[in-house]
Amino acid sequence: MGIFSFLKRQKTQREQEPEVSAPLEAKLSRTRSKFRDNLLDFMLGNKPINADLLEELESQLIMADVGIEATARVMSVLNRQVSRSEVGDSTALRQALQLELVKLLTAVEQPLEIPDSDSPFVILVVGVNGSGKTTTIGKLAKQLQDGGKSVMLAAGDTFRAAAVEQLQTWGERNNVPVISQGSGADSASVIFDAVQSAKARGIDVLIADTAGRLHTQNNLMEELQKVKRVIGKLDPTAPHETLIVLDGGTGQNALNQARQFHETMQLTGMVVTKLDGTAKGGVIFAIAEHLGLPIRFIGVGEKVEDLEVFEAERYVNALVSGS
Ligand SMILES: Nc1nc2c(ncn2[C@@H]2O[C@H](COP(=O)(O)OP(=O)(O)OP(=O)(O)O)[C@@H](O)[C@H]2O)c(=O)[nH]1
Repeated sequence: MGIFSFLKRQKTQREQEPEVSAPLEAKLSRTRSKFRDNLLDFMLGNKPINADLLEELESQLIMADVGIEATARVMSVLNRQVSRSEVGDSTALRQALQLELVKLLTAVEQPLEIPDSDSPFVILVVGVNGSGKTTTIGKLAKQLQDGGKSVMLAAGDTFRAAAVEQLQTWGERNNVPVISQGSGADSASVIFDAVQSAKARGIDVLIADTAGRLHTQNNLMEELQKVKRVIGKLDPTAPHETLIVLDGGTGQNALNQARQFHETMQLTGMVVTKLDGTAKGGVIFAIAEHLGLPIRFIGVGEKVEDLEVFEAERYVNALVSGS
């Protein structure tokens, strides 16, 4: 069983216990209310479907940050179903909508698989400052450790002294080794050291933090490319995952950031954080439509367990289902 299938199972078991943290519906309450109050309530009560209703649905999807293209894709399917009389009233339309939203996200639902191997699985974590990178690294490391993997961290955000300290403090508290050379060091050199050390110590997973800001955007992209090249010298198959952390609360900006990083770094996965504190969780649909990159996890709070393996159906249900 893959590590994240294991984590999913652990989570299901936790959910059956009474004192568990709030369900996803509650954590996504802001986005949920945007979807439900604005988007779905007008469809309640078996209203007949007419052009006005479809138009209203379309503009509500856009207002819920689903994005123009993803909205267009969903609406074209719904319009077709209505014109073929496959969907007859607003209740059926609501169900059809839910199904289309799930389809959109299922395309990017692909949990991170970490194979058993002799050499460390290297996860390079990128993203702008404040997106939740360090917090996500901490949560991920702890979950992996709880799942039986040995983990090491590389403090590659050498541009910001506080980032190195934050990672070190976290590592000490959680018994996870952190490789660092202090602030101002060469990020690629720190991460190179860390990969060597992880290999030597037989570590299963190395998670490398990187800078989210340098003097210029070009500098940042050049540094990140250098980091990638240097890792490849020690293991041509590494990094095995280049993961971008995006702050879901920044809506459309998150999408633009992902595009920029993807161009230079050929991302292999995404984490969308802070979906608990925002009404813009609909942006996940736009991200899925535009980038087509796997969403590995979502961040829905500050606790370790608030990093969840992304599941399309669960996410959509949390936004639209129930009374
Ligand atoms: N509510 C909520 N807060 C989060 C989540 N993820 C991160 N945060 C908070 O967001 C803030 C920024 O997170 P960091 O992990 O420090 O962000 P970073 O990208 O590493 O940014 P720097 O540390 O500035 O490089 C912190 O206060 C975190 O606790 C989340 O999923 N939900």
